[in-house]
This record gives sequence, structure tokens and C-alpha cells, in this order.
Amino acid sequence: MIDNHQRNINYLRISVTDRCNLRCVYCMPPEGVKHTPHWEILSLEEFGRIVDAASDLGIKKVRITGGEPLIRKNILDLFEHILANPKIDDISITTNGVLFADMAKDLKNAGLTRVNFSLDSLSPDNFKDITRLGKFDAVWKGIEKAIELELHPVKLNVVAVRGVNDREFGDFVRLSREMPLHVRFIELMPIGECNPWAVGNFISAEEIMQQLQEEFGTFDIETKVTGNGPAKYYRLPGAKGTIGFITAISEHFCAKCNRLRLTANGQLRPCLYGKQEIDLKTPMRRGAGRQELAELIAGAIKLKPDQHHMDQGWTDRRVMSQIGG
Ligand SMILES: Nc1nc2c(ncn2[C@@H]2O[C@H](COP(=O)(O)OP(=O)(O)OP(=O)(O)O)[C@@H](O)[C@H]2O)c(=O)[nH]1
Ligand SMILES: C[S@@+](CC[C@H](N)C(=O)[O-])C[C@H]1O[C@@H](n2cnc3c(N)ncnc32)[C@H](O)[C@@H]1O
Ligand code: SF4
Ligand code: SF4
Repeated sequence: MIDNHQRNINYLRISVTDRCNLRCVYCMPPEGVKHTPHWEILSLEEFGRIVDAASDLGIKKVRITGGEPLIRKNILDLFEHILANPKIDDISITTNGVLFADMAKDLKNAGLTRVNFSLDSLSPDNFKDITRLGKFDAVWKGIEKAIELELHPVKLNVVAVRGVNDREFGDFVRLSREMPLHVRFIELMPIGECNPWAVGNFISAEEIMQQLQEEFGTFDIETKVTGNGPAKYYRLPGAKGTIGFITAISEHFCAKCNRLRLTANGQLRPCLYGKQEIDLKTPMRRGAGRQELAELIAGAIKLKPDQHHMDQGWTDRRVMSQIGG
């Protein structure tokens, strides 16, 4: 469906849980998120009903995210439900990868087309410091499994944080040269947990690219990496993979926005950075059918702002894991 700013909204991101088995320093406090009562979180069947209603409005791409989507019990059922909807042609996941290796084959059989892993460091010690709980080897096994199962393009999300992983950017480029991996450097957003220190630790994509060009020379622009997101990609001559940048702060990509977000407790967010939410859970639990849900979703699309206003600070009660990144 076309929104009020002439953008085609065809991508739904679903946070299937706000909980996580890691505690990345920029995303969650050490104790995790506040416990949400079970009944407040949508069931997998309810997520499936919303996907079906959204598909009637032209949603064709669905990304399952969180929190950590793979800790949600029976998550394969949701993939199978979406796979059965012929209007959806891309079912992807964003995961920290800890549980991915053992679930990969089943996920692929249930309809997963491709996967984005969050991996902020290639050093096991640094990775542990950033995630507070993560074991690098488990994630790496997952990444290798995704390549083996040809879940291409396999992407790595690297949130760039000054003093934390800025000495490793070159290592990620070397990785993209040797392996068919698409490394995306993400500008740190002042959302949720990291809000107070995000400004001081921010590194712009431009600064990262300058640093990389000094070491590696010129990169070629790459336009063929499949994706629904805002990343811009580059490739070193002869490299098997690419690098990319998600410039949410320095050069926002709102003019090309194509997405809606559904929170774990059934609220549709027209914008990542807007406070506005449309409640789908209450009407659904009162008996709203597919058409009524589609009308509510259409209303949310009409409310999409022309761009975000991150410069005005983050006063939202929500954190990134509830919104789904
Ligand atoms: N500001 C802003 N940032 C976004 C938006 N969508 C994604 N991002 C950022 O990009 C990061 C990576 O997103 P992913 O979940 O990997 O998905 P994607 O890049 O849309 O996926 P592809 O389909 O593979 O292109 C997120 O964690 C956010 O930090 C958005 O709509 N607005
Ligand atoms: C919230 S996580 C959810 C999915 C999964 N747990 C994972 O980490 O991939 C989705 C993405 O959001 C990114 N993210 C979280 N907080 C962020 C922030 N403050 N700024 C930029 N990206 C952030 C993470 O790095 C991750 O790539
Ligand atoms: S970024 Fe993902 S893995 Fe890290 S704490 Fe947030 S939800 Fe968990
Ligand atoms: S910040 Fe809001 S308007 Fe901009 S791309 Fe993201 S969701 Fe769309």
C-alpha cells in the first residue's frame, strides 16, 4: 500500500519476543528487560493472523526479530504459517545466532529464506564483553551453517561503537574478502539502554569508510545484494562478500521507508523512532476478523511520518528489543 508520502509499504518487521539470551551493552541492561506477563505477548497464531491481514494490503516481506526470536518456543510454527501465505515472498530473520546452528535446517524447511546475524566483534573476548553473555564460537557455528545451507545473502550486523569495536573494522573487511558474507556497519542509535552514552560513542559511516579506504583503497559500489532494508553496499575488487552501511543518523533513509513494525505485545508502530502505536491486540482479542485488522493496518500506514526525529531525543518507554531493531 502507498502511504501519504508516496512510499510503497511492503515490509513488516515483527518482534516476536522482547526477551533475549544476551545483554548487548547498547541494547539491554544487565538484568534484561522488565518481565511482561505472558498474556500480554501475542501468541504465534495471533502474529500469523496479522501477517495474513497485512498481506492483503501489499505486505510481501516479513522479518522475524526481537529480542531474540529463536528463544521463542515453537517459533517454527510461525514460519510455517507465513510460508503457507502465497502473497509473502521473503521470510527473513535477524538473530544473535547463539541458537541458530541447531535450528537452521528446520528453519529453512519452514520457509526461512535468509538470515542477518548480529556480530559486533570477531574477538571472542571482546564479543563476550559487548554481549555480556555471548559465546563467539556458537554464533560462528551458526554463520557457517547458514552459508552451508545457502541462506544467501548471509549478513552480519555490526553496530559501530567508539572504543568498543572500532579497531576491528578492518578485520571485518578482510572477512568479507575471504567469505561470502555481507558485513553492515550500523550507526549507533540513541535508543533505549544506550541513550545516555550513544552520542559520545557514535561513529559515522563516513568516518568508518575513510578509515577503511586508507587501509584498503577504493571500494566498488555494489547494487546486487538482496534486501529490503536501507543498507548501501560496497565490495573490494575480487571479494566474495561485501561491506555496507546503515546510516540511520548521519544520512537517514526515511524517503525510501518501506516498513511497519509490530511489537511483541501487538502494537503496530508506523515508525521505529515515533512514539505512535496502533493497538491490534485488543481488537483482535475482541474478535476482529481479517478485514477489520487490515483496516487498522491501513490506518497505521497512513500515519507514517515523512522522517524520524532522532535529534529531538528518545523519550519513549520502549527499548530496541521491544520494537525489533
Ligand atoms: N532508523 C532506522 N533504522 C533501521 C530501520 N530498519 C532497520 N534499521 C537498522 O538496521 C539494522 C539492521 O536491520 P536488520 O534487522 O538486519 O534488517 P534490514 O537491514 O532491514 O534487512 P535486509 O532486508 O537484509 O536489508 C536494525 O537493527 C536497525 O538498527 C528503520 O526503519 N529505521
Ligand atoms: C534488537 S536486535 C533483535 C534481533 C537479535 N536479537 C539480534 O541481535 O540480531 C536487532 C538489531 O538491532 C541492533 N541494535 C540494537 N540496539 C541498537 C542501537 N541502539 N543502535 C543501532 N542498532 C541497534 C542490533 O545490533 C541488531 O542488529
Ligand atoms: S541486540 Fe539483539 S542480541 Fe543483543 S541484547 Fe539486543 S536483542 Fe539481544
Ligand atoms: S526512522 Fe521511521 S520513517 Fe525513517 S526509515 Fe525508519 S521507520 Fe521509516
